[in-house]
Amino acid sequence: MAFTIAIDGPAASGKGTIAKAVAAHYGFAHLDTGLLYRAVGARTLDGTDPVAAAEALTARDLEDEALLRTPGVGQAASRVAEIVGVRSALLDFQRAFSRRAGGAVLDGRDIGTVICPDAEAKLFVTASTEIRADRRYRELVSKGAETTFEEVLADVHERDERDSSRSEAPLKPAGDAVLIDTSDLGIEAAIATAIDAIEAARR
Ligand SMILES: Nc1ncnc2c1ncn2[C@@H]1O[C@H](COP(=O)(O)OP(=O)(O)OP(=O)(O)O)[C@@H](O)[C@H]1O
Ligand SMILES: Nc1ccn([C@@H]2O[C@H](COP(=O)(O)O)[C@@H](O)[C@H]2O)c(=O)n1
Repeated sequence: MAFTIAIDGPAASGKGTIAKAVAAHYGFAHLDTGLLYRAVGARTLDGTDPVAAAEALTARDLEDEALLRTPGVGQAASRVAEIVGVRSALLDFQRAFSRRAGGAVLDGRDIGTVICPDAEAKLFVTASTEIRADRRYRELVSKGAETTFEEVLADVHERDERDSSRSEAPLKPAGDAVLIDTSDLGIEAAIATAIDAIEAARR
């Protein structure tokens, strides 16, 4: 039977880490929906029209994760994500994924509110802006990026502002989502808290 877990939250809150672990725990498929917007954003960097890029998106566009995870592409993703035509071009794929018979975990910004409003379990993962920026800064430096904490903080802050204030599918918790603040939780504790919340929803 299909069981859908929707995980939303701001940039670098740890939702992807939790989503991956939860999917492995239950043997469900996982979709990082941010990667779709990043792939569209990356394609627009050469001047390609965002809606045309979203309509033509294929699995190959998702392959170069090193490029897609850069802050520049993250900003481009957040800009194309404001466009209604981009969001509607990506909607059917995400909904079809969420209905996989074996169960599915999707993480993003509008999964619990727009993509899967009937998801069996909904989580909204957050942490303070400084902690999120610090985690992302350490991640980028560990991959060899040359950046500063201040740059990463500004990037996270700008994306959060744009994602929360757009008129179409803004970042916000679904009314029935369980809020998980990971500011004072390590990765294992955050995953265990998420699984406890999902178990409660399964009962
Ligand atoms: N609870 C935690 N404690 C410490 N570090 C964490 C925690 N959760 C995630 N991290 C680390 O923080 C960074 C961001 O986590 P992750 O990629 O899961 O966030 P995200 O919300 O999916 O980000 P994005 O929206 O940008 O895709 C990663 O380096 C991850 O290993
Ligand atoms: N469901 C979603 C997922 C993502 N976005 C936009 O994409 C940007 C990048 O997402 P990450 O999860 O990889 O950080 C993000 O800043 C959003 O603008 C979205 O709108 N909806």
